[in-house]
Amino acid sequence: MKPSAASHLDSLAPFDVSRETEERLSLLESELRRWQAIKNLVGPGTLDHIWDRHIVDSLQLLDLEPEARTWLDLGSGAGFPGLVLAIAGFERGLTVHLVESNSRKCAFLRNIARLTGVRAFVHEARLETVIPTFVGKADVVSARALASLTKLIEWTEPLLKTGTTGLFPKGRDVESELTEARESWTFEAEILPSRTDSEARILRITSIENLS
Ligand SMILES: C[S@@+](CC[C@H](N)C(=O)[O-])C[C@H]1O[C@@H](n2cnc3c(N)ncnc32)[C@H](O)[C@@H]1O
Repeated sequence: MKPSAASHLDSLAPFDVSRETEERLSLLESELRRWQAIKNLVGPGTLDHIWDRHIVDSLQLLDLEPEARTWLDLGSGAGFPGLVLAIAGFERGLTVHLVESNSRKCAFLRNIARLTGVRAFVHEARLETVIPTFVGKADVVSARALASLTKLIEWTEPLLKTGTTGLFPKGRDVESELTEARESWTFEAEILPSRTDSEARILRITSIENLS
């Protein structure tokens, strides 16, 4: 089922997006539908809800870090949240680096980056090899649906310890994930509401230090 034009404009209404940004996001949607038929990039069950489940869910992160200029998104998949942020943040000067190990997903990401002309750079690699090259360079690191908070902090520790802010969309188990992570580190954690899912949360992690 293809949602009507009105429904995606309704989804975007709470956000201050320009006509150009809306057109680029619509291009992402239509290309995702086209590629999905042959490349299976996202869970098929989410296709009827691309705007809320993927695009707006990603877009909401942008205003949480309005000063960010360099953003690193890990395990970007079909571009959520990284590619949406590159599109929506383009006019405010944002550059987004997308790290993804799956080559067909990287081909899709490069295709959209080229078609939209935004500053989205695709790193076809395992994130473990890319993270060290961003120490001191990324304002924000994000990852959606990639791993537990403990694993995310383990991977991104060199960034979080040098001033990068971690922004991690999480589900209803956020408190138990925090409890587990606090066994290994001390850190500041803000638990922010999600605008697309009343049970989801967005974690903002800063000021991390090892416990031992
Ligand atoms: C569950 S998907 C989530 C995709 C996207 N972030 C989203 O929320 O729709 C996880 C993605 O991370 C990628 N991935 C998993 N481990 C990775 C690693 N070590 N380095 C780079 N990418 C990885 C997978 O290929 C997959 O596309």
